[in-house]
Amino acid sequence: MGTGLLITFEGPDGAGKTSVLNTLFTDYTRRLGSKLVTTREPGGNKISEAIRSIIMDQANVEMDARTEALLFAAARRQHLMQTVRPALNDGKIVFSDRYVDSSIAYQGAGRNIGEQAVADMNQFATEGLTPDLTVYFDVPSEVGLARIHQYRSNEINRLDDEELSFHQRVRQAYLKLVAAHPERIVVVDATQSFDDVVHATNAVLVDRFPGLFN
Ligand SMILES: Nc1ncnc2c1ncn2[C@@H]1O[C@H](COP(=O)(O)OP(=O)(O)OP(=O)(O)O)[C@@H](O)[C@H]1O
Ligand SMILES: Cc1cn([C@H]2C[C@H](O)[C@@H](COP(=O)(O)O)O2)c(=O)[nH]c1=O
Repeated sequence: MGTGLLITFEGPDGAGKTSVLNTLFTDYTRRLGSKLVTTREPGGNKISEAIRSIIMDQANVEMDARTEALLFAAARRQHLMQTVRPALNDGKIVFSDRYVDSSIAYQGAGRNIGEQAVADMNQFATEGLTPDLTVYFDVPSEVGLARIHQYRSNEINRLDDEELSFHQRVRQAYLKLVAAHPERIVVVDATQSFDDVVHATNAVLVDRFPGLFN
């Protein structure tokens, strides 16, 4: 049984994580084949995707902030047990579009529940499984939201819909996480052109894991 690698991708809405991840996944799969797995939170399997639908549903305006945090943690737990851990135990490299840092930023700071309280709850959900590397795509909230409204207006979810100050608290919380975990989190300037962001992300991965992605 091998020990794989967990690499997470984080950032405010519209930072470009998913697009960059898809591009790199296609590229790296040519070299790594099925050793590389890509997944997302909340989601990645049937139960977690079902929880995702409840969380994202724009009709669920009455959802309490702690309920939301618990649902994200429940989806994460199922994702970890059914998707991430088995892959890591198989020695795979798992790219996850979001993980615990998202809950700390969005629920802890965005919803004002408290970053430490959310971190503690996720310690229970994950039993402390920490990514080997986190790539954080940094973009001012206004830029990320403008991209979503310009290019993805048919896919706006309940969280995208929040007011600007919510998204600004999210970004500030991410920047605090970067400062607190410089050994784990590497920042990519996501205001650059798409190709430059892909290039910069590739450089981070090649630098951190020599010989694996190049
Ligand atoms: N560097 C970039 N410059 C301009 N547009 C970009 C850039 N990166 C991504 N986009 C566009 O912005 C939109 C949002 O990108 P994407 O869905 O990848 O972001 P995301 O970080 O995954 O957002 P979310 O977390 O809200 O799903 C897409 O339409 C994408 O094509
Ligand atoms: C994991 C996680 C996610 N969120 C938020 C962040 C986004 O607004 C959505 C997910 O949408 P995406 O298009 O898949 O990025 O959910 C959150 O608030 N808390 C979390 O733990």
